Parts: sequence; structure tokens; C-alpha cells
Amino acid sequence: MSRIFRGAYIVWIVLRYGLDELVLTSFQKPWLGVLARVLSVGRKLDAPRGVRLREALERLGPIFVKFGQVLSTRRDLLPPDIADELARLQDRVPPFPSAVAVATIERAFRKSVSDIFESFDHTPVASASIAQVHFAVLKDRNGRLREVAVKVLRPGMLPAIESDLGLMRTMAGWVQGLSADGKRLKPMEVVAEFDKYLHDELDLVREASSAAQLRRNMDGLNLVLIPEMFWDYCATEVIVMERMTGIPISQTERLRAAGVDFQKLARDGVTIFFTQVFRDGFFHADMHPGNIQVSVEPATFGRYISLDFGIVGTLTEFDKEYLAQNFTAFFRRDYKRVAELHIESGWVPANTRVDELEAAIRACCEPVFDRPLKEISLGIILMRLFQTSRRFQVEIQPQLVLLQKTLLNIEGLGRELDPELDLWNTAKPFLEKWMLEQIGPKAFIEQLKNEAPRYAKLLPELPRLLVDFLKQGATDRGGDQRKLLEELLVEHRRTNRLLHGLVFGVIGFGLGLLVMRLLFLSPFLF
Ligand SMILES: Nc1ncnc2c1ncn2[C@@H]1O[C@H](COP(=O)(O)OP(=O)(O)OP(=O)(O)O)[C@@H](O)[C@H]1O
Repeated sequence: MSRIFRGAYIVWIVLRYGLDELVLTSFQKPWLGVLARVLSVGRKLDAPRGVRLREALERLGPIFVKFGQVLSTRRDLLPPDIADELARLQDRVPPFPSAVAVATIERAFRKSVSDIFESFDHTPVASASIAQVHFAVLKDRNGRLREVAVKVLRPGMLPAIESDLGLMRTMAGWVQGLSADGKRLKPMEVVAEFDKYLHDELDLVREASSAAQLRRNMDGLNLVLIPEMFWDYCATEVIVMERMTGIPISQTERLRAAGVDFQKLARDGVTIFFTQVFRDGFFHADMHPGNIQVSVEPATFGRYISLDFGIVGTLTEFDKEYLAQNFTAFFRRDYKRVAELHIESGWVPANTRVDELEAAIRACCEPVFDRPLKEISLGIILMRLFQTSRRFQVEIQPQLVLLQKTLLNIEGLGRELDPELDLWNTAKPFLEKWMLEQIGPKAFIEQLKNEAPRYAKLLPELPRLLVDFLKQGATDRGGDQRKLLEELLVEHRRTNRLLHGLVFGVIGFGLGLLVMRLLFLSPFLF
């Protein structure tokens, strides 16, 4: 019953804020348009459509607010005015009672809070729609006292989310079925994506694992601090992590007073991001200023502190190559190459005409170059590429959309800290280094290392396989034999390549040494 009321309330809000006109500009069934107008007499349509959408989502509650926030990143689907307005959605909500947080912690670890913590601060430091954070002092495994932050899921989220998601799916079905325009917005896909996103956010162990992975990846860089997770006290609904102390990045006056070097900070931000993207293919994708602080402790002075690992992006080798090649082709203004790359990678249908795609990309991107190189936004370039691709029926991968959103955040942050930041020149060495690693000797050695166990196992077996094959050949001349022969040939070629590689590698290495020696000796020889 409550589901029916909630559904009716949502429909009323949709009509009240004139959202039907926003999504369904062309009703396929005219009577529906008339009904919508009758039901929503007296509605106010004077505010811009983006504002109306944002206000409606705020009235529908935290899950819809989250939906709007996630949707705001889909700039490949939404017009810019709506995406900008949705990006302004804030999901600060009143905290839930600390007694509820305590009960959740005790249920998760079957221990009383006083057994786990030396002290527990009942006033939360922050409270959002999904979780709330309390500070505490933990007695760790070795009996040491550690200052920690305890993140606790808001109770009753799962049923509320399931119910609202069910209604969203129903509405998405209506939009898709009732309007020709609605289909273009792919409502069912968008809701399915949101469904996955929310369920991921509801498992805090996922978040803790992502934090641990990022912490490991960033270890040698010495530019960013990531809290340690206390695994004995990490469960789906509660995680306990090292408490970080820093100055929020938004408090620039305090940072300046503490003597933080803003230019370095801006450069470091770009370095961290590009390392995560191009070296690790694993990046923090929720880089809003609320999640970033700067350490002013003497031992780690000026390093970033990264928080909230609910959203991370992963990139495949293919994604990385796509990005690196597109960026470099773009900066050479080689739009033909950008178009070819899209066709080669199968992103656009194979029968797409290169010249047409090239012209569309040029029209989209050329205006961006009407400014000094250092002012060009990589995030906007990527967004424009996505927009162009959409016209050519390209499915934009969610991880690339996430990356584009993060890139915009990083650029915004970097330019705020240092208006002179030359993003492209800071990022270029990463792309060049990465490209070199893909084709250079290091890549060859890596490939060799990966394949070695396979050959170590296979090589001793080859003579037996050949004998088996010859024996079988005498009695059986069927299709299996050809298959076996083909497999053997493939293996043989691979082995040959490997051996050739090894031989050339050794010769190359020897020659390299010789050249180095000559170079080293040359000042003495001539
Ligand atoms: N390890 C920590 N050390 C110190 N403070 C922390 C830590 N983790 C979280 N906080 C504080 O709690 C706030 C909220 O944490 P977090 O962003 O992880 O929660 P959230 O519920 O995902 O919030 P949102 O979705 O709004 O970003 C942070 O902005 C920070 O002030």
C-alpha cells in the first residue's frame, strides 16, 4: 500500500515540477499529455528546467538526490544546463542517533562498544544519506591505542533503496514506452547503472578494500596519505580506519598560513591522478573537495590526504590505450587519427565514414584550441569526444565517464590552487612514459615474464605431444588431427617468437652494453 502512495507522490512531484515536459516532449499517446496537464493545474514552470529537476529530486528524498548526483556525471546523456544543476545537489541530511550507530557496531562485531574502543565520540563528525562518521580511540591487536574514524551505514537503507529503485524502474519503463524522446535517454540502462552503484555503496567492505588497494599503489609516491583499514573491525555495515588529521583543501587561507606550497600541491594533484590512471588503472573517482585534505604534520607536510573510497574507477589496458592515443592525437590536432582510432577500436560501426567522423570531431574540438594550451581542459575535451561519439552510436563505457568527471574535478582543483598550472605539460610525461612502456623493451620483458611459466610447463611436453600426434596421424586422418596440428603450429610459432625474442634480447643487450662502453670510453679515445 505504502508503495502505491509513494508511487502516487512521485508522479505528483513529477507533474508539479513540470518534469513530464522535460523528459517527454513528444508524447506518443496524446491523451496522456492532456491528462498530465489536468492533473497538474497550478504548477509553477517559471524556473529553468534544471532547477525544477533539482528541486523535485530534493523533495523526493536522499535516494533520488543520490540518483541526481550520479546522473549529473552522465554528460554524454544530458544537456549541459541540466547536468550543471544536478551537480549542485547536496546530500547532507540530519544525523541518525548515536545509539543506533552503537547498536549497528555491536551487532556487526558481537562485542560491546566499550570492549572495542577506549573511547567513542557520540557526536558524529559528518552525516550523509548513506553513512555517518564518528571518531573513536581503538585498542588495536597489540594493545596500542589508535585514533580512528568509524563509518557506519545509515540503518534501514536497503529496504528503502529497493523500494525506490523498484519505482524508478517502473517509471523508466513508462518513459521508454510512452515517449519517442524517452528512448534516447536510455532510462532503463541509467536506472540499472544506479542500482549497481547504490548496492556497491551499501557494502563498506568494498570501500575498505578499495582504500587498501589505493594505499598500496600510492605507497612509493610519497604524495598522498590514505587511511589504514583495521580489518578486524571492517564489516558490511561498519568500517574502522585510521583517523587522518589535515586541513580541508577548501580552507585555502589556513593552508596558506601554514606555509603550504600551492603550486606544488596543484602539480602533485595531477601527478597522483595520472599515476592512478595510467600506471595503475585504478583511480579514486570521488574527488570532490569534501574528500580531500592536506597534511601539515612535520613528517608528511604538504601531502594530500584522500578520504571516502566509495567510488573508484578501473581501466583496462584497452581503455588506457584509447585515452593516451586520443589525447596525443588531439593535441596534435590530428582529428583524422582520432576518427580512425574510434573506428579501429570498434567503438563506432565499421561502416562509419572516417571523413564524416573527422569533421564532426573537428567541429566539436577546434573551438577548444582557441586559447593557450595551458588553459585547455582535458575533461572538456573528453566530454566533447563523448558527445560527438554519441551521434555516431557509440556506447560510452561507464568507467570512462567516471574518469572524465574526475578529470574535471582534478582540473578544477588544480586551477583553483594555481591558475598558472599547465595541465597538459604536467600530464604529457605520463602519457609518453606509458606509451614507451607499452612498446619499449620493458613491455617485452614484462610479456616474457608473464608467458614464462606457461612455456616452462609446455616446452618439456612438446616432444611427447609431437610423438602422440605422429602416432595418431598413422591411424586417424580426421578433423581432430588437423586441429591438433594447428594447435601445435601455433605453439611452435609462439615458442619460436619467444626464442627469437630471447636471442635478439640478449644480442641487443650485449650491443647496448658495447655502445655504452664506447660512449663512456669515447672521451678518452678521441
Ligand atoms: N579516516 C578519516 N579521518 C578523519 N576524518 C574522516 C575520515 N573518514 C571520514 N572522515 C570525515 O567524515 C567526512 C565524511 O566521510 P566520507 O566522505 O567517507 O562519508 P560519506 O558518507 O561517503 O560522505 P559523502 O558521500 O558526502 O562524501 C569526511 O569529509 C571527513 O570530514
